[in-house]
Amino acid sequence: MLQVKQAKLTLEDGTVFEGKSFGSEKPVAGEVVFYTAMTGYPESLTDPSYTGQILVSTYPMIGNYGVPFSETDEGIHKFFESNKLHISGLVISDYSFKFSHWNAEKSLAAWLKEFDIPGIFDIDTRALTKILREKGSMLGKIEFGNETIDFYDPNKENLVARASCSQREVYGNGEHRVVLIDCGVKNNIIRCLLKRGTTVIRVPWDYDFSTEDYDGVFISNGPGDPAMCNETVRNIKKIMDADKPVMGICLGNQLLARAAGANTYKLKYGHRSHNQPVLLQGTDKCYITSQNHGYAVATETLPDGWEPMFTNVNDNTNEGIRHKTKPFFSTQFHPEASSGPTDTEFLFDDFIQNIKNYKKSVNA
Ligand SMILES: NC(=O)CC[C@H](N)C(=O)O
Repeated sequence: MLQVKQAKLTLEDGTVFEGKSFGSEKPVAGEVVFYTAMTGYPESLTDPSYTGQILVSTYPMIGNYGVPFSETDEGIHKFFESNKLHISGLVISDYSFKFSHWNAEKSLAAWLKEFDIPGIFDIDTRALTKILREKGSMLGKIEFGNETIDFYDPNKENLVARASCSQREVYGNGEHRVVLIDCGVKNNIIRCLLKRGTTVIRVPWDYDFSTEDYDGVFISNGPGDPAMCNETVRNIKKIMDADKPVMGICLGNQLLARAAGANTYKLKYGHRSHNQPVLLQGTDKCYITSQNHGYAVATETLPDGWEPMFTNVNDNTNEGIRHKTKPFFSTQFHPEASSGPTDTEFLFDDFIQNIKNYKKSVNA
């Protein structure tokens, strides 16, 4: 019989869940959030936007398809969204000690241990999620034995500075030069840009890119409160007088909105799943999207010249914005998905088309 150590999850409101450990036995504290996707834990765990968060999976069986081997293409991991695990801890119901998949190299437990991340299973994740839905995301901690630690609020820190790259790096050799502001970018954004004939100039979150030679700007996803990224907002503002195309995703949507002069706010428990319906403004087209965010743009604060582009059909929150005359747009959801539905990947084509139009206009 396999021996597993006891572990416990304590929420800020005093609720305690007793479970069993399957990862590292390091106590951690962070913000407890839940996600309802049925697949995609290798992608989610490596998504830098989860920095500082203890992730609860509502899908009960986790670990059954293991963890992919590490293979790169053009310097980018093929199966992961970044080079490491970003979550602070993982909370699940059933852990599959047996795993099987064509590209599985190791178990989820071994992977968590490798990156010193705790995992706790045998938790009633339905009961836990109900608490988080009713009271909102809250702080929590995972502890082992008698050792105790304090609660910690990651949203009071600039997590983007932790998740961003430390220096400028160039990928690909395509005809369209795109500055990618890396606030904790997911690899599939880079993959989606590279397969559309771009040279991607990836720069740190606070890098002044106004002197770069570029045709368009891409603002990535990233962790934490968008109000913490004033340097990025300042740099985006600087280039908004020009007509070079801009696209943003998730944190990128929030930062573009803040650069435009709008506000952002914290949602009660956020959207983290693969089945979020969004309506394209001015149409009756609804797309099913992949999402991972805890903050949103306050639509009513969008200044003149801007309009909402997408709206969440479940709760009417903002899911994207666009400028009425300039080629600037962004989405709160993830058109690059990975994992999740790829229905909105066409938005990358729209961005490239905006770049082509811009180039034609300056060469005319
Ligand atoms: N995936 C993201 O870019 C998340 C953006 C932001 N950190 C939020 O939670 O809302």
